[in-house]
Amino acid sequence: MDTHLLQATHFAAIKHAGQRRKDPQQTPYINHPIAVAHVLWKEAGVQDVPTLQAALLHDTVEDTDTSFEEIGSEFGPLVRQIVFECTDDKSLPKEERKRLQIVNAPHKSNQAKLVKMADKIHNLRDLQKTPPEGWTLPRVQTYFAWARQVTDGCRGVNPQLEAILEGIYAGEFEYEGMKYRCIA
Ligand SMILES: Nc1nc2c(ncn2[C@@H]2O[C@H](COP(=O)(O)OP(=O)(O)O)[C@@H](OP(=O)(O)OP(=O)(O)O)[C@H]2O)c(=O)[nH]1
Ligand SMILES: [Mn+2]
Repeated sequence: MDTHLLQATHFAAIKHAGQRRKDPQQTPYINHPIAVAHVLWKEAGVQDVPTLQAALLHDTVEDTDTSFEEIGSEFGPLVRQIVFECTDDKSLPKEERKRLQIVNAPHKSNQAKLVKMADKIHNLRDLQKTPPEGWTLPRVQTYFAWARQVTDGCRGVNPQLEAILEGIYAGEFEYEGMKYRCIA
Protein backbone atom coordinates (compact mmCIF):
# COMPACT_ATOMS: atom_id res chain seq x y z
CA MET A 1 0.00 0.00 0.00
CA ASP A 2 1.41 3.36 -1.00
CA THR A 3 0.61 5.85 1.74
CA HIS A 4 1.17 8.78 -0.66
CA LEU A 5 -1.73 7.63 -2.81
CA LEU A 6 -3.97 7.09 0.22
CA GLN A 7 -3.07 10.58 1.45
CA ALA A 8 -4.05 12.15 -1.89
CA THR A 9 -7.27 10.10 -2.08
CA HIS A 10 -8.24 11.20 1.43
CA PHE A 11 -7.42 14.86 0.73
CA ALA A 12 -9.46 14.87 -2.51
CA ALA A 13 -12.39 13.08 -0.84
CA ILE A 14 -12.61 15.76 1.86
CA LYS A 15 -12.25 18.61 -0.65
CA HIS A 16 -14.85 17.23 -3.10
CA ALA A 17 -17.26 16.16 -0.31
CA GLY A 18 -20.83 16.94 -1.27
CA GLN A 19 -19.98 17.66 -4.95
CA ARG A 20 -21.70 15.65 -7.68
CA ARG A 21 -21.02 14.95 -11.33
CA LYS A 22 -23.43 16.36 -13.90
CA ASP A 23 -24.86 12.99 -14.95
CA PRO A 24 -28.53 12.16 -14.23
CA GLN A 25 -27.48 9.76 -11.42
CA GLN A 26 -25.51 12.59 -9.78
CA THR A 27 -22.51 10.38 -9.15
CA PRO A 28 -20.29 11.59 -6.27
CA TYR A 29 -17.60 13.87 -7.78
CA ILE A 30 -14.75 11.95 -6.11
CA ASN A 31 -15.46 9.01 -8.44
CA HIS A 32 -13.99 11.11 -11.28
CA PRO A 33 -10.46 11.80 -9.91
CA ILE A 34 -10.25 8.22 -8.62
CA ALA A 35 -11.22 6.95 -12.08
CA VAL A 36 -8.61 9.19 -13.74
CA ALA A 37 -5.86 7.77 -11.50
CA HIS A 38 -7.22 4.27 -12.13
CA VAL A 39 -7.06 4.71 -15.94
CA LEU A 40 -3.41 5.75 -15.60
CA TRP A 41 -2.45 2.82 -13.39
CA LYS A 42 -4.63 0.03 -14.78
CA GLU A 43 -4.92 0.88 -18.48
CA ALA A 44 -1.74 2.85 -19.15
CA GLY A 45 0.77 1.17 -16.82
CA VAL A 46 1.69 4.44 -15.12
CA GLN A 47 3.49 3.76 -11.83
CA ASP A 48 4.93 7.21 -11.15
CA VAL A 49 3.47 8.12 -7.75
CA PRO A 50 3.50 11.96 -8.17
CA THR A 51 1.57 11.57 -11.46
CA LEU A 52 -1.02 9.33 -9.78
CA GLN A 53 -1.28 11.76 -6.83
CA ALA A 54 -1.76 14.68 -9.24
CA ALA A 55 -4.50 12.69 -11.02
CA LEU A 56 -6.31 12.25 -7.71
CA LEU A 57 -5.90 15.97 -6.92
CA HIS A 58 -6.29 17.46 -10.41
CA ASP A 59 -9.68 19.15 -9.88
CA THR A 60 -9.22 20.27 -6.24
CA VAL A 61 -7.91 23.77 -7.00
CA GLU A 62 -10.20 24.29 -10.01
CA ASP A 63 -13.39 23.11 -8.33
CA THR A 64 -12.94 23.51 -4.52
CA ASP A 65 -11.45 26.04 -2.07
CA THR A 66 -8.02 24.37 -2.28
CA SER A 67 -4.96 26.56 -3.01
CA PHE A 68 -1.74 25.58 -4.80
CA GLU A 69 0.11 26.46 -1.56
CA GLU A 70 -1.92 23.84 0.28
CA ILE A 71 -1.13 21.21 -2.37
CA GLY A 72 2.55 22.15 -2.16
CA SER A 73 2.75 21.90 1.61
CA GLU A 74 0.84 18.59 1.74
CA PHE A 75 2.36 16.88 -1.30
CA GLY A 76 5.50 18.78 -2.30
CA PRO A 77 6.54 20.99 -5.25
CA LEU A 78 6.37 18.34 -7.98
CA VAL A 79 2.75 17.33 -7.32
CA ARG A 80 1.88 21.02 -6.98
CA GLN A 81 3.46 21.71 -10.38
CA ILE A 82 1.55 18.89 -12.14
CA VAL A 83 -1.76 19.98 -10.57
CA PHE A 84 -0.98 23.57 -11.58
CA GLU A 85 -0.47 22.49 -15.20
CA CYS A 86 -3.84 20.69 -15.14
CA THR A 87 -5.79 23.62 -13.65
CA ASP A 88 -7.70 26.13 -15.79
CA ASP A 89 -7.64 29.79 -14.77
CA LYS A 90 -11.26 30.20 -13.73
CA SER A 91 -10.96 34.02 -13.87
CA LEU A 92 -10.87 33.78 -17.69
CA PRO A 93 -14.00 33.45 -19.83
CA LYS A 94 -14.92 29.88 -20.68
CA GLU A 95 -14.15 30.21 -24.42
CA GLU A 96 -10.68 31.51 -23.62
CA ARG A 97 -10.04 28.65 -21.17
CA LYS A 98 -11.06 26.15 -23.83
CA ARG A 99 -8.78 27.81 -26.40
CA LEU A 100 -5.85 27.86 -23.96
CA GLN A 101 -6.20 24.13 -23.24
CA ILE A 102 -5.61 23.46 -26.94
CA VAL A 103 -2.77 25.96 -27.30
CA ASN A 104 -0.95 24.98 -24.08
CA ALA A 105 -1.25 21.18 -24.21
CA PRO A 106 1.91 20.56 -26.32
CA HIS A 107 4.04 22.61 -23.91
CA LYS A 108 3.05 20.77 -20.75
CA SER A 109 5.29 18.33 -18.86
CA ASN A 110 4.97 14.63 -19.66
CA GLN A 111 3.37 14.03 -16.27
CA ALA A 112 0.73 16.71 -16.87
CA LYS A 113 0.06 15.31 -20.37
CA LEU A 114 -0.66 11.90 -18.83
CA VAL A 115 -3.17 13.38 -16.38
CA LYS A 116 -4.80 15.52 -19.10
CA MET A 117 -5.28 12.50 -21.38
CA ALA A 118 -6.72 10.32 -18.62
CA ASP A 119 -9.02 13.19 -17.52
CA LYS A 120 -10.38 13.50 -21.05
CA ILE A 121 -10.72 9.71 -21.38
CA HIS A 122 -12.94 9.54 -18.31
CA ASN A 123 -15.04 12.57 -19.31
CA LEU A 124 -15.44 11.27 -22.88
CA ARG A 125 -16.45 7.80 -21.70
CA ASP A 126 -19.06 9.39 -19.44
CA LEU A 127 -20.23 11.49 -22.37
CA GLN A 128 -20.51 8.40 -24.59
CA LYS A 129 -22.84 6.76 -22.07
CA THR A 130 -24.98 9.70 -20.88
CA PRO A 131 -24.50 13.42 -21.48
CA PRO A 132 -24.65 15.79 -18.49
CA GLU A 133 -28.14 17.11 -17.71
CA GLY A 134 -29.21 19.77 -20.18
CA TRP A 135 -26.49 19.23 -22.80
CA THR A 136 -27.79 19.58 -26.35
CA LEU A 137 -26.58 17.32 -29.17
CA PRO A 138 -24.34 20.08 -30.67
CA ARG A 139 -22.80 20.70 -27.27
CA VAL A 140 -21.84 17.02 -26.95
CA GLN A 141 -20.43 16.97 -30.51
CA THR A 142 -18.47 20.18 -29.89
CA TYR A 143 -16.98 18.66 -26.72
CA PHE A 144 -15.69 15.60 -28.64
CA ALA A 145 -14.10 17.77 -31.34
CA TRP A 146 -12.53 20.12 -28.78
CA ALA A 147 -11.24 17.27 -26.60
CA ARG A 148 -9.54 15.75 -29.62
CA GLN A 149 -7.66 18.98 -30.26
CA VAL A 150 -6.48 19.02 -26.64
CA THR A 151 -5.43 15.36 -26.54
CA ASP A 152 -3.68 15.63 -29.94
CA GLY A 153 -1.38 18.11 -28.19
CA CYS A 154 -0.60 15.53 -25.48
CA ARG A 155 0.68 12.82 -27.85
CA GLY A 156 4.07 11.16 -27.61
CA VAL A 157 4.13 10.19 -23.94
CA ASN A 158 1.95 7.08 -23.62
CA PRO A 159 0.85 4.81 -26.51
CA GLN A 160 -1.86 3.06 -24.44
CA LEU A 161 -3.65 6.33 -23.66
CA GLU A 162 -3.36 7.41 -27.29
CA ALA A 163 -4.89 4.12 -28.43
CA ILE A 164 -7.79 4.47 -26.00
CA LEU A 165 -8.46 8.00 -27.27
CA GLU A 166 -8.30 6.88 -30.92
CA GLY A 167 -10.86 4.20 -30.09
CA ILE A 168 -13.19 6.72 -28.47
CA TYR A 169 -12.99 9.22 -31.34
CA ALA A 170 -13.56 6.46 -33.90
CA GLY A 171 -16.61 5.24 -31.96
CA GLU A 172 -20.13 6.36 -31.24
CA PHE A 173 -22.06 8.01 -28.44
CA GLU A 174 -25.68 7.67 -27.47
CA TYR A 175 -28.04 10.63 -27.28
CA GLU A 176 -31.74 10.23 -26.51
CA GLY A 177 -31.70 6.64 -27.73
CA MET A 178 -29.91 7.39 -31.04
CA LYS A 179 -26.29 6.68 -31.91
CA TYR A 180 -23.95 9.31 -33.38
CA ARG A 181 -20.30 9.26 -34.42
CA CYS A 182 -18.06 10.91 -31.83
CA ILE A 183 -16.16 12.72 -34.56
CA ALA A 184 -18.46 13.53 -37.50
N1 LIG B 1 -18.65 14.17 -19.39
C1 LIG B 1 -19.00 14.59 -18.15
N2 LIG B 1 -18.36 15.67 -17.63
C2 LIG B 1 -18.73 16.07 -16.39
C3 LIG B 1 -19.73 15.39 -15.66
N3 LIG B 1 -19.86 16.01 -14.47
C4 LIG B 1 -18.97 17.00 -14.43
N4 LIG B 1 -18.29 17.06 -15.59
C5 LIG B 1 -17.26 18.04 -15.88
O1 LIG B 1 -17.76 18.96 -16.85
C6 LIG B 1 -16.64 19.56 -17.51
C7 LIG B 1 -16.99 19.69 -18.96
O2 LIG B 1 -18.05 20.58 -19.07
P1 LIG B 1 -17.85 21.98 -19.73
O3 LIG B 1 -19.20 22.59 -19.93
O4 LIG B 1 -16.98 21.85 -20.92
O5 LIG B 1 -17.05 22.81 -18.67
P2 LIG B 1 -17.54 23.62 -17.41
O6 LIG B 1 -17.66 22.61 -16.28
O7 LIG B 1 -16.42 24.59 -17.20
O8 LIG B 1 -18.85 24.26 -17.72
C8 LIG B 1 -15.45 18.65 -17.25
O9 LIG B 1 -14.60 19.39 -16.43
P3 LIG B 1 -13.02 19.22 -16.38
O10 LIG B 1 -12.66 18.00 -15.62
O11 LIG B 1 -12.47 20.51 -15.89
O12 LIG B 1 -12.54 18.92 -17.81
P4 LIG B 1 -12.51 19.79 -19.11
O13 LIG B 1 -13.63 20.79 -19.09
O14 LIG B 1 -11.16 20.42 -19.04
O15 LIG B 1 -12.67 18.72 -20.11
C9 LIG B 1 -16.03 17.47 -16.50
O16 LIG B 1 -15.16 16.97 -15.51
C10 LIG B 1 -20.39 14.26 -16.25
O17 LIG B 1 -21.27 13.65 -15.69
N5 LIG B 1 -19.98 13.92 -17.50
MN1 LIG C 1 -11.26 16.44 -14.41
